[in-house]
Order: sequence, then structure tokens, then C-alpha cells
Amino acid sequence: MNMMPSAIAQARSLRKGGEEDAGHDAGQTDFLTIRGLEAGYAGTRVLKGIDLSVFKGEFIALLGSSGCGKSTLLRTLAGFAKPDAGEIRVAGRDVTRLGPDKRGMALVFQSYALWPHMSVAQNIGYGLKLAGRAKADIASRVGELQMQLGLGGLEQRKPAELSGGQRQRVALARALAVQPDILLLDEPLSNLDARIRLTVRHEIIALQRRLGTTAIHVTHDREEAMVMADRIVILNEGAIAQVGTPQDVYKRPASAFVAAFMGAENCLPLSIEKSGAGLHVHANDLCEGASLPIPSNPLVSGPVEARFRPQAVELTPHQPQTGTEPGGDGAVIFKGRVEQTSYPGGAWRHVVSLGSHSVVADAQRSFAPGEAVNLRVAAEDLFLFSPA
Ligand SMILES: Nc1ncnc2c1ncn2[C@@H]1O[C@H](COP(=O)(O)OP(=O)(O)OP(=O)(O)O)[C@@H](O)[C@H]1O
Repeated sequence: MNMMPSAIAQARSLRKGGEEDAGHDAGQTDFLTIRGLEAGYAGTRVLKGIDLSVFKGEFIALLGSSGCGKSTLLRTLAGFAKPDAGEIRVAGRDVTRLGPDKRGMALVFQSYALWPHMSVAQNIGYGLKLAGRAKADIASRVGELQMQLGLGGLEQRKPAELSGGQRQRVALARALAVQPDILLLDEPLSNLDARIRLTVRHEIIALQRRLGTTAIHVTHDREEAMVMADRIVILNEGAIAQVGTPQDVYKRPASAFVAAFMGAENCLPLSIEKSGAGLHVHANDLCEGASLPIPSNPLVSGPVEARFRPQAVELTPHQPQTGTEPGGDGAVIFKGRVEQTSYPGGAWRHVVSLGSHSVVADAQRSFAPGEAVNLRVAAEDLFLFSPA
């Protein structure tokens, strides 16, 4: 049974508040199901077997670096590109080989793709006209959408006479006019300036929630994905690297790639040993020894890659440890020297060198270049990965 919009909103708010939520709610009926999807261009395989289930009313953000296949996935879902293998189902119906207009999906492009010679009202009503709807019906639906999207009074203007934010709203209204089951958004905000972007972002979420439309939103922007999505799908070179709630992918990245992509770009080598319920970090020339709880991701004793965010570092003036192995406090203390200090706003940013490595560390006070510092990173902020 499909969820009503209010129930979706409730499920969404529970998920957003629930730290331990694993993401895709058990008991939900999958609405859009993608199985083994492969697609590419003239011999180049771009999508390498995508499996994903989305339930009705869910907002999915598709995040990944340039060229990883986000638009290809969206275009294949919409029916504008043919898959080489795999299956796409909507509410159990196989739509893999159906034309774009037979799938109950609407795609909003980054470039808006509005008809330049048509007015705002004609652009919004375009899909309804194609579907043969009566003039009065079209006028009433167009008027409704104009009001919902703050386009009242602009109905006679041509796209060239609109701001970027207004054009994007017209593109969104045109997509929503046909009442799609699934709204596909291909970086619809990337041409907007930062302030308008925030406004349109909130409008899209509010509208999507009110209508209960299932949405897949492609973006480069990590923060945009975090604030808009129920779940984030991280793509890496045409394959899914992780699917999870914003909290999942931020706090429990499944791989070094996801950790780096989600901002944990500081990377240092450590050597660990698993023993019973704990994990021992060997002291080396970068850090003191430490005892940590075993994280949830699989690790083997030996060398690991340690990743953490600049904000996760507690920076203090260097204090030599008295014992050989302080451990037991659930944190690793690295030793470094400040190379550069700057103030990008909010906190002081430091580039700190540790032997031949260097990391970025934020602090509320500034440390001078040349100063010896300790960098304390708590276990929950330290992501460890064994070599593949
Ligand atoms: N029409 C095309 N013909 C050939 N190759 C293409 C075509 N469109 C995209 N590609 C290639 O397919 C790969 C995936 O492209 P795609 O546009 O899906 O990536 P993306 O993740 O959306 O990137 P971006 O974030 O830069 O828009 C890239 O290597 C790209 O060069």
C-alpha cells in the first residue's frame, strides 16, 4: 500500500531525527525499483549495474563527482537513454522499454529547457496541451501552479524576460503540471546564485512534501543533498558507493571514497591491532598509541587509512605524553606543526604538517605558524579503512 503524503512527512521527520536509522524503512513498499541497470555511450560503459529501491514520496539525492554517471542514470530512468541491461519498475510495472511520456516521470533540466517563444503560462501548460486536456482545465492548473510557485502576474512574460530563479520555477511548474509520479531533477539549482538557490531549494522541498511526489535530485552539492534528501545515493564511477540517510553517509561512511566525498579529506596512515572488543592504535611518529572501540565497518589488523574532517580536530598546544601508551580515552592524539593560519569565517583554519603529511584543522582560536600542536580526534570522528 502506498503512503499518503502526511504519513510520508511523518516518516521523513522520524528518519531525519533518528540517528540510528539505517535508511530505507522496513515495511515500506518499493515504488521505483532499479535492478542491474547498465548504460553507456558508444562502447563506454557508464552505469555499471545499479540496484536501488525507492519508496513512494521519498526524496533521493544523487551525489557524485563530475562524470560519474548521475545525468546518465537520470536520463535512463526518464527514458531518454536506452539501458544496455537491467530493469526499471514503477509500482511493479516494467517501464524499461517504454517511451519517456509513458513512465509517469518528468525531468527538470539544469538548463531549464523552456520554449523561448512561449509565455510562462504556455510553457507551464505545454505538457497538458500535448495530453489533449481541455483549455479550461489547463488554465486552472496553470493558475494553481503559478500561485504555488510564486509566479503570479508573470503569465504573459517570455522566458527571456525572467530571472534565473523564475525560469527554474517555470521549469518546475511545467514538470509538475502533468502530475508525475516521479520527479527527476538534474541539477536544477546549479545556475542560480547562492541566495536564490537557498530559496528555490526550500520551495522544492515544500512542494514535493505537499504533493507527496517521489523525487530524484542530481547534485554536486553535498550540503544541498544533506538538507533536501531523505536518503543520499553516492555514485562513484558508475556504481553505487553507498546509500543511506544524510546521517548515515556523514557519520558512517562505508568506504574511504565516501568519507573523503563527505568532507573527511584529512588522511593519515595508522597501524591497528584488533583485540577482543577493542582496537589498539600503535604509536608511531605521527601519533600517540590509543585504545578505541571497534567501529562498525570491517577492519583487519595492520595498516589502515585514517580519515577525519577539519572540524573534528581538537587543536591544543603540544603537550608531550608522560606514559608510553596513554590510550583508553577513545581518541587518537596526533602531533604536528602549524604551517599556515587563515580565517575563512566561523573558525580559524590551520594547515598542520605531520612529517611528510599535512592536514587541515579548525579551531576557535588561532595558532601561529611554527607552533607545535596536538590534534585530538575522537573515535566517533575518526574513520578507519583497511586497504582494499
Ligand atoms: N552523449 C554522450 N556521448 C558520449 N559520452 C557521454 C555522453 N554524455 C555523457 N558522456 C560521458 O559519460 C560519462 C558520465 O556522464 P554524466 O553526464 O552521466 O556524468 P555526471 O555525473 O552527470 O557529470 P556532471 O556532474 O559533470 O554533469 C562521462 O564520462 C561523460 O563524458
